Amino acid sequence: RTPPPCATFLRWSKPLTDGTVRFLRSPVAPAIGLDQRVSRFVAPAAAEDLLYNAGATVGVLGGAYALVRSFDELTRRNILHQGLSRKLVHILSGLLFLFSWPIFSNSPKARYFAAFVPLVNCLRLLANGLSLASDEGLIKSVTRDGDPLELLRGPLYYVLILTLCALVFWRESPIGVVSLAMMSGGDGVADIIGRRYGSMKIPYNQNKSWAGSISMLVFGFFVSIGMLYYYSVLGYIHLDWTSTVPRVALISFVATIVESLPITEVVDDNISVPLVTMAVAFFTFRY
Ligand SMILES: C/C(=C\COP(=O)(O)O)CCC[C@H](C)CCC[C@H](C)CCCC(C)C
Ligand SMILES: Nc1ccn([C@@H]2O[C@H](COP(=O)(O)OP(=O)(O)O)[C@@H](O)[C@H]2O)c(=O)n1
Repeated sequence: RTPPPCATFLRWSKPLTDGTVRFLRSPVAPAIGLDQRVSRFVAPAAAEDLLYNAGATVGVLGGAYALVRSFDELTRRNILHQGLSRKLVHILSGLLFLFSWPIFSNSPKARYFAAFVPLVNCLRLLANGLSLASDEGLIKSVTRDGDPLELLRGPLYYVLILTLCALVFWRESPIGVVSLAMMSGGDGVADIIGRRYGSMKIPYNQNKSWAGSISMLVFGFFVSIGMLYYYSVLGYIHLDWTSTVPRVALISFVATIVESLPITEVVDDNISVPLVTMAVAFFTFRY
């Protein structure tokens, strides 16, 4: 009645990939001694992986909801100005989402569970932006002046980019990591610093300032390096730092230039900054 040793190992090893599960259920497995008793344990391992990732999704969804509610409360109590609150949500949402990716399992399907979080928030933004729902906390903490329609622009593009990076790049590529670091960390800080200290405007764009752009460049660079180091230490990304640092510097510089351009009326920063970062990162990292 005791499972064969390999089944025990299989049951408790890292969640099995679909390929492993298919192989163990194929006619080949019994032929090499992996008898049907193993399949009884293989199924739970796959089911465990599903349950594990579903739990991680619920946890990150809860974190997203708590983040927005917390800043809504801080705004309601006049502890934070609405504009600053929104920008802090902008900065923290993307960085904490990036930070949460290693929570999910090593299964090839894990990225879909992670992408489900920004997707749910995309639906939340659509429902509230189209006035099909009315989450005052969400509207107050994510818009500039409480207009629900604003949810359908910057915030919606933002969560769509989060979804795209999770699905397309995930943990194994520096492209998604740097793109989200520049969109959330870099662009978010540019607004905060620029509004407060941006008296010296950029010659070709009177709505943007040297202080805002320089802060985006510096903060975006260091957040990108920090996030790449986080993923490198966890073993997801292997980088040669002597070439990575100048590459990230170039990517940050180009993203900052694009963010400073007077094109906000044509394309939102939450689209232009990450897409340009993805393109430059693709060519510089040759992924
Ligand atoms: C305020 C936001 C964007 C506005 O951009 P801009 O117009 O100022 O340029 C961000 C909107 C965030 C969204 C409502 C919530 C996203 C949560 C995220 C998908 C998951 C976070 C998980 C983590 C564990 C908190
Ligand atoms: N490079 C930058 C970016 C923003 N800012 C300041 O931040 C405000 C909002 O910037 P933005 O239009 O990029 O705001 P979002 O679209 O990121 O919400 C600008 O009107 C400027 O006052 C800046 O001074 N320099």
